[in-house]
Amino acid sequence: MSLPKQTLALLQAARDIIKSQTADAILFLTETSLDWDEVRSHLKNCRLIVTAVNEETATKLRAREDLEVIDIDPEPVPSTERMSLALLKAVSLGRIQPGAHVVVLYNGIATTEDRAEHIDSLSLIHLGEHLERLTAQDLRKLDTQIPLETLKLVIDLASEIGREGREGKPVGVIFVVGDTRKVLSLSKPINFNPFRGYSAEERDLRDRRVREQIKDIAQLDGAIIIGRDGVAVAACMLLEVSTEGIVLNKGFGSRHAAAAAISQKTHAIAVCVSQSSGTVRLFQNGEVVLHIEPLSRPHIWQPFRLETQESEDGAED
Ligand SMILES: Nc1ncnc2c1ncn2[C@@H]1O[C@H](COP(=O)(O)OP(=O)(O)OP(=O)(O)O)[C@@H](O)[C@H]1O
Repeated sequence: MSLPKQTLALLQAARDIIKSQTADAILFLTETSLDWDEVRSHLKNCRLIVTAVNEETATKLRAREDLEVIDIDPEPVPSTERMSLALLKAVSLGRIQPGAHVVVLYNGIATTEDRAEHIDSLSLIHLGEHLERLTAQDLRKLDTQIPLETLKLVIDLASEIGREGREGKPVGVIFVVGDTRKVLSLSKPINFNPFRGYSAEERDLRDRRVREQIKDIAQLDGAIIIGRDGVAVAACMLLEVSTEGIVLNKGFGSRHAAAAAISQKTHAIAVCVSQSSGTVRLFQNGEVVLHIEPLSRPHIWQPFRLETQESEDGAED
């Protein structure tokens, strides 16, 4: 018997949770080499997803057919963040559903890279709630005058656009939120403004019907400008900002560069939906501050493979 006593106790608890049908899968975040035959013998018939940032461990794990391995970037982040990254990656790969319940086994005490510790914690994650909370937490960290409610509305709308597209086609768009006067002074219309002539109430993103209309407008060329109060101001706007000095990873084109640049030249936050991947990125001060994957985009495997290839080349953020 090579597994530590506490690991055995946690495996048993995980198995009981799965048996009671409270969870769909078990996710291991581990850096120590576990005896996987023994782990498996305690968790017969359970779906085991494993993630490891250490390449040597990951290679060994991949050799086993009874484990699903999720690769995450080898960044030294706290275990709770690593858990979120792994869950997001598993969802974006279509391995688990956004509404799934997952038992996560991990080491909850921060360890140094050279001293990996055994699993000591178990969390039961209700993914839907967890993903919601993640975005809200990240947004609260942003130092901005734009109300959280407005940002949340725009991000939810952007995520829906990234996920659903329109009439079967993927849609990309930039929302520029806040500092409207300055943003308008740095843009020019490339078409009629579809919001012109409508009252503030009829352009308010809090209204679901307005959000649905914006999904149509998002198909038109140019950026959509939203006030800090959540009222749409203009669409079909060309952002005329120099992208000089903007450093973006390879693979980003003019849309992302314009979003980064407007967020650098103004106090606005730019929310950019990528047409090719459906990914939503928030730019502030010229940099990506939040990254949201299109969690249940139909046929997600197709764009994701492209992104993976890019990231293997060091192209993605
Ligand atoms: N300065 C700008 N202002 C507003 N919209 C812009 C601007 N530059 C590009 N766009 C939009 O981006 C589109 C081109 O996107 P491009 O493929 O070059 O960018 P990208 O960053 O790779 O984004 P995606 O992932 O969506 O393809 C244009 O058709 C236009 O709608």
